[in-house]
Amino acid sequence: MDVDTSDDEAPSLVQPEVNAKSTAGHDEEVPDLVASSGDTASSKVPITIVTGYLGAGKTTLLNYILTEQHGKKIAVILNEFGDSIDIEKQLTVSDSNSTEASPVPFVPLANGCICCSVKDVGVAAIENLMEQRGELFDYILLETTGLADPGNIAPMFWLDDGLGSTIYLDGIVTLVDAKHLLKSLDEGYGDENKADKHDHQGPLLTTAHLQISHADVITVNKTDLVSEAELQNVVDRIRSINGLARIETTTKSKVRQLEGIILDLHAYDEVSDVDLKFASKGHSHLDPSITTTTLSFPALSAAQVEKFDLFLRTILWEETLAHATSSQPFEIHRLKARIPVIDGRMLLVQGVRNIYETNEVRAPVGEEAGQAKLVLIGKAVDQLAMKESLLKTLGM
Ligand SMILES: Nc1nc2c(ncn2[C@@H]2O[C@H](COP(=O)(O)OP(=O)(O)OP(=O)(O)O)[C@@H](O)[C@H]2O)c(=O)[nH]1
Repeated sequence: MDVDTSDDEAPSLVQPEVNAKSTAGHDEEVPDLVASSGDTASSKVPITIVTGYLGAGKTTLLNYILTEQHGKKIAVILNEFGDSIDIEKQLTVSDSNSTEASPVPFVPLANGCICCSVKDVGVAAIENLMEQRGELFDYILLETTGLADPGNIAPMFWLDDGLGSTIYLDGIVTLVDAKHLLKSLDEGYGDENKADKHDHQGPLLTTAHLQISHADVITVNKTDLVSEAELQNVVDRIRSINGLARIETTTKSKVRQLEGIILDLHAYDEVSDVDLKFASKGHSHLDPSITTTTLSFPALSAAQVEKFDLFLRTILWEETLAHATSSQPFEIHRLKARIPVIDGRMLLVQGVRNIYETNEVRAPVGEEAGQAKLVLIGKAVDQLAMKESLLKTLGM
């Protein structure tokens, strides 16, 4: 990750707090699983990334959020191309403590995409914003360009170093256009869709795939433009790609509620049993490129905990399967797990691409260890081969 904070003064308003170890890449030390409470520092400012294909309704959603009463003072970062910046500068926020609408602290990031060329500029802008923080804001919304890949952006805010000590990633909200989504997913690298290219994508993956596979909430917008049957097809396709995300349907990006639906999701510091159970209900191949795969297995012994970590390192860093009789190339975009250990611990694992974080909590007293669940969202994940590799690595 290329977040470099070495030349900047450390923001003085917040206390860094390390809850867990984030790990990435091949060259770093083998991580220990770290004991922690898993709670998020209250002094950190949450950031919600709003992503979605061109014209899906991101700005409409931002305007909706900023005009609703939510008791928050929200700073907006816009990562837009071209002249739309001037229009979007007009955004204002109504602070529920005041009858006057006040200007939103605003950081434009023009002429590039935060996930690619302007990454360092983006980080610097956000650091500046944090230095001005004071009483100005207590929440950040980052609207990305329609072509951004959230898998590249999320780690900037999620890791425990640099920005991660002042900000925490609350969640990724992806808007999709109900009318055009299926076409966008099926276009791949078609000639008429040249703008949809990102150097770091593999074949057959569109930006729409990446924005859905990394999302915590997917808002299917523009429902007024489709029939109920068409809407259901869109929802089913999204669900088959990302079985972890919550799906909302909206017109004019008007969500039924902000709290817990768009804002304050805590998607990266909580791993809810309910969400994992939901993801395990379906494993379909409605989408040829990306699927959600859930593996269930017995609670681990203390000795198997390190082996489980080895399994994660192998699939995320080496992108291979140890001990599997058949293995095709695969890539994992998002990972969540709840792993009971028979000594009473519970491991909560979060992953985005090759970065993952393990928090350890105590299971509630008297609760049985139960089954472990690992949910993987990615390309060409072979459920049987993955499970074979996992069980053999664990010695089960
Ligand atoms: N019919 C219909 N139009 C909508 C809806 N939501 C937004 N729009 C319109 O769609 C257009 C694009 O909406 P924006 O909010 O600007 O979309 P965006 O994702 O920010 O677009 P980019 O910044 O270009 O990526 C605008 O003209 C909106 O008024 C909806 O639910 N139904």
